[in-house]
Amino acid sequence: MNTPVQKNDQLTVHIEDLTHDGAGVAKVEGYPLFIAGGLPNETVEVHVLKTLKNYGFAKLKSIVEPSPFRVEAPCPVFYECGGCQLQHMTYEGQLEWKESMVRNVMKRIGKIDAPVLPVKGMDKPWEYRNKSQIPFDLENGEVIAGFYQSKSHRIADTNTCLIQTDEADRLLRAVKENALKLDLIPYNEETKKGQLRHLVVRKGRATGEVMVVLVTKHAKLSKQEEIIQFIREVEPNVKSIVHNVNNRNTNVIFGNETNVIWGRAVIEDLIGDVRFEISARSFYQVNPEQTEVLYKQALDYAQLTGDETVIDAYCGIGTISLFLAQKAKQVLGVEIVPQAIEDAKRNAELNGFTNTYFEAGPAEEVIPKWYKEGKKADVLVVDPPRKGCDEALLTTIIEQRPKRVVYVSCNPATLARDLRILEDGGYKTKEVQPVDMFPQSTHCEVVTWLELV
Ligand SMILES: C[S@@+](CC[C@H](N)C(=O)[O-])C[C@H]1O[C@@H](n2cnc3c(N)ncnc32)[C@H](O)[C@@H]1O
Repeated sequence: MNTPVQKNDQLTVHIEDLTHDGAGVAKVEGYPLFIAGGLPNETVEVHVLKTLKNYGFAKLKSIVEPSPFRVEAPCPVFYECGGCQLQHMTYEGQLEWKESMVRNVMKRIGKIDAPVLPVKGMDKPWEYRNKSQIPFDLENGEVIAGFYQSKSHRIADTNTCLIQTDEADRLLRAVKENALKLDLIPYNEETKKGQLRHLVVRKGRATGEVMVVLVTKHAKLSKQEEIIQFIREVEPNVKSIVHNVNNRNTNVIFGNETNVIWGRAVIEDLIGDVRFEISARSFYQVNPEQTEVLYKQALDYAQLTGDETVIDAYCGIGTISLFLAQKAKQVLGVEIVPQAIEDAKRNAELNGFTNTYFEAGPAEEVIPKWYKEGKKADVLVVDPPRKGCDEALLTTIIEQRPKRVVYVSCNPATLARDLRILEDGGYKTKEVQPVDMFPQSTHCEVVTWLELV
């Protein structure tokens, strides 16, 4: 193959950027080399491992000139575990990289010239996750637990995770030490033998309430009463213990059978002044502190006076909808998962909102139907999954012309693509605000404000 570098070459290169997996990217005569562990603005010596037609991979041998943002990763399993990608960079460096990544994507993919503001980060970018899903396994007869290694289902065994809560860490250690005594033999994905698949810990940040979910292969927990007693002793703030049964050969964590074995079926949390009930299976943003920052920004961009009808497309359990309902005349939420819509209705009721309406179905079908029924939005908020908005929904927005669109996105690339379509259809992007929902990782959430021209 005619590439500028060959397998086993030893080179000194300058790293320019990071991939979405957190690997450094250096270019040799325009040919990208991906270097795990390398940071932008570093000069490094590498050993070329593999070359493909358009890019190659190299191993970091030594750092000649380190990045000013390089630090020792504080987590002992950082280089094994696939959970975090950026712990070897200061938080300031992470925020700077995320801002430039969003700016580049906006320019390159969307040809969007709106200002990209500095990323809104956290004061303390650790212990922020309110949900831990911990897989278990047996290795040489020993119980191991932690998180999966990058692109694999091998567990990086650990006793602590620096982005999870203390409660999750304590339960991880206690269940690991006592799993065999409690007849919770870890399940092995290859042999399909064993019982305990995952320990899931959720915490309401504002209320301190904890939920523990045990996901097992078999429906019977032979020592159920002992397990309940044990969990309550380890975690006094536990309000709900749930047993989920998953006997399928699958990567999906939860199975279909969910039983509350002690306490309540839900825990509660607050985002701003809005109260939410969270059940074992509900989707809920994992960084509640930054969720508030994100939603406040979305609310600011919506510029509501109290007279507006707002549509919240891809509304999940209605978290953004209820935030908006505090300032709007009416909010209509649409979401494809019927269970989430049930949660949204219950949460609206719990907070005493009478100006909300929720409907289950694909946003791209329900919103055109609403327009035909005379339900038109003054302001439209969208918060789609990573793949971005359905094209039919973008066409509907362009045809129906709400005066303002607020686009919340967890994928800057699909966001930039969709902004281009909306700009070509008569909108102007006014401002782009990244919010760091996932410190120590390469992910970045973005809120965008568009006005009809
Ligand atoms: C990024 S989440 C946003 C959830 C919510 N806005 C929040 O902040 O909690 C995207 C949501 O879109 C939903 N979804 C996916 N495809 C959809 C579609 N075609 N129509 C409506 N909702 C959809 C997913 O089920 C998920 O709840």
